[in-house]
Amino acid sequence: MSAKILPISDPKSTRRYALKALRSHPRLLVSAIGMNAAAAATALVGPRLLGDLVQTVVSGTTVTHVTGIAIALLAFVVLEALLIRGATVQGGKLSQAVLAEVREEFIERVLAVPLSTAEAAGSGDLISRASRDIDSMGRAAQYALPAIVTAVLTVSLTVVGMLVASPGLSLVMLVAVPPVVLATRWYMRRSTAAYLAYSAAAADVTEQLSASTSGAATIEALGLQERRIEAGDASVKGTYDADIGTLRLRTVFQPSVEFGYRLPTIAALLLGSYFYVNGWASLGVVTAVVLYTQQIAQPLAQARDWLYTVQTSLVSLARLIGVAEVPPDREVRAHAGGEQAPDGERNLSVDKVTFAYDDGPDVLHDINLTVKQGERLAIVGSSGAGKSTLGRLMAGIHSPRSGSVKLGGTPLIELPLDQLRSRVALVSHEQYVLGGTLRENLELAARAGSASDETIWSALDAVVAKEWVKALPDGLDTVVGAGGTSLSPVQSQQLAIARLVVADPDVLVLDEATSVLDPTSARHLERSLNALVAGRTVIAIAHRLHTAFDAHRVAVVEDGRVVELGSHAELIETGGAYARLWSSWHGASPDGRELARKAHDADSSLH
Ligand SMILES: Nc1ncnc2c1ncn2[C@@H]1O[C@H](COP(=O)(O)OP(=O)(O)OP(=O)(O)O)[C@@H](O)[C@H]1O
Repeated sequence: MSAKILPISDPKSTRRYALKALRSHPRLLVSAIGMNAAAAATALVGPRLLGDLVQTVVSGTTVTHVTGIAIALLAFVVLEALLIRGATVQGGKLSQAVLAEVREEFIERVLAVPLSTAEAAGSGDLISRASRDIDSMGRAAQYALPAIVTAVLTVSLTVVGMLVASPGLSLVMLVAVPPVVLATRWYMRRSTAAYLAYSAAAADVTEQLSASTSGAATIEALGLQERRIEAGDASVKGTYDADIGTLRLRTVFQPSVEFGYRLPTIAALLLGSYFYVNGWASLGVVTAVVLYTQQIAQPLAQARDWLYTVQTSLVSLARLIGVAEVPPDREVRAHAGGEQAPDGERNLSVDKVTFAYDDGPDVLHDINLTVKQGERLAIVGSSGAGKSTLGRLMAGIHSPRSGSVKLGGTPLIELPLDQLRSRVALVSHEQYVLGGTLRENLELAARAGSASDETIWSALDAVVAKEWVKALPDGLDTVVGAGGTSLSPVQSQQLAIARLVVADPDVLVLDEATSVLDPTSARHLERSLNALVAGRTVIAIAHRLHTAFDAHRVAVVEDGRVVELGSHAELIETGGAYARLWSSWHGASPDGRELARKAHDADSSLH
């Protein structure tokens, strides 16, 4: 498995959830079960009438009597068909209502998953839950559940019908019990684990596919095709093995149950003839009982076939509701956010912070930093030093293993998520345009939940995007994202930056905001970014030289430690790690601002 799989709810909680969901629509539930029961009861009349027919034919009857029975049979068949139709409609409504709730709740649950967990889990597992598992639930709700309810009701009422016809002959039903019960118990004990293994294997295939698709360019550039194909083959083999495992279970279960529910017919014929010969039952009663044993065969066969769907759908439901069991990465406190530092400033302070990814070694060690409100801090260092990790901790995405990151005296992990996001924003190169109108995209993060046209236009103006938005035929109502007007990478970035201007956070953590763009586009975006950063606390993960030069202070990170902290000029003066980085970047000796100016020019000329 390539990624850490998200939690899966335990079978007991899953069953409790399923029952609660069904009970939350009492009217539909009662009418679906009621109509099914009425249909099953109506079906009991047919065998009795046929039994009577046989009886009267044997003991002599009239054409009128036979015609009367035939008309009554037809009437009951029509009534049964109408009741089955009603039960199907009510059952369909019930299943769709339950399914809609499960879907809505799943979306809420997914949106509540902490970003750090979602990233660690990978997209494959979530995609597979949102597609395969929802589909499987849909099939179960629409077809399997009604079939099983019908089977249970038909079998129960048929046994009642038999008892009424002949208590002695109804004993034949008992011969079905051992094979059906034993096979079902055997199957149920093994099937949940087998289907869970299959779902996990299928999620791994989705994960491998989505990793190969999203990383296609890198795979091609590094010639990794063979390795990706091998990884894909391994995950497909995993799914194949898991599926064969479930198939083995079915090939034992299905014939055993079939054998079980065929036995009562044979027993009814044997015992029935014995009863008839001894005068304990009439021919009509024996006929009715034999027909009853036949009548349960079809619903039981259907229930058996759908049981597999119910099993997989319970597994799917466990995976869907399990998403809510992701442990929170925050310790939200009700009072959080109301506090201010004694000086009234919203400084961002990092105090004795260590951090490790999962169970890995520490990648940040004893970090201490205070960024004053309105200050711009650049974090520099070699690749893998821990810059992005530190930035993500300062944005509240990861929680420190020990120590704290506080804004205005409040630990970030104590801020409710909506407050955290309205105060601290991470700007990365992965800026997402949601399917919807431009206005909806810009209002997404607004503190009040919505924003006036004036606010939106002034944000677009600030990020130099007003002109192209105005030129769109529908202006702010233009639909963008999947299926809508496509935007260039710069326009998407501008939109993301304007969204942040509307959101108005106190602190911005900028990570590679412009590094993936071509030089001209990057220069355009710089102007947009300038509008965003003005007056805010900014932590910039510096990938370009002048970012560091433009900052008030620079923190140099090496091997997960802040090894130097000071202004550009001070650090150049000190002649330490930063001065060496500076010099290696430019191949010149570090001599302060003049060099910085040249570096800035050199950087700009690259863009
Ligand atoms: N999601 C992750 N899971 C496990 N380890 C990680 C993860 N992300 C980063 N690391 C490790 O943490 C350390 C710091 O990585 P980080 O990305 O913070 O460095 P960086 O200085 O930002 O590097 P770069 O400039 O190349 O992005 C590295 O050893 C890296 O391998």
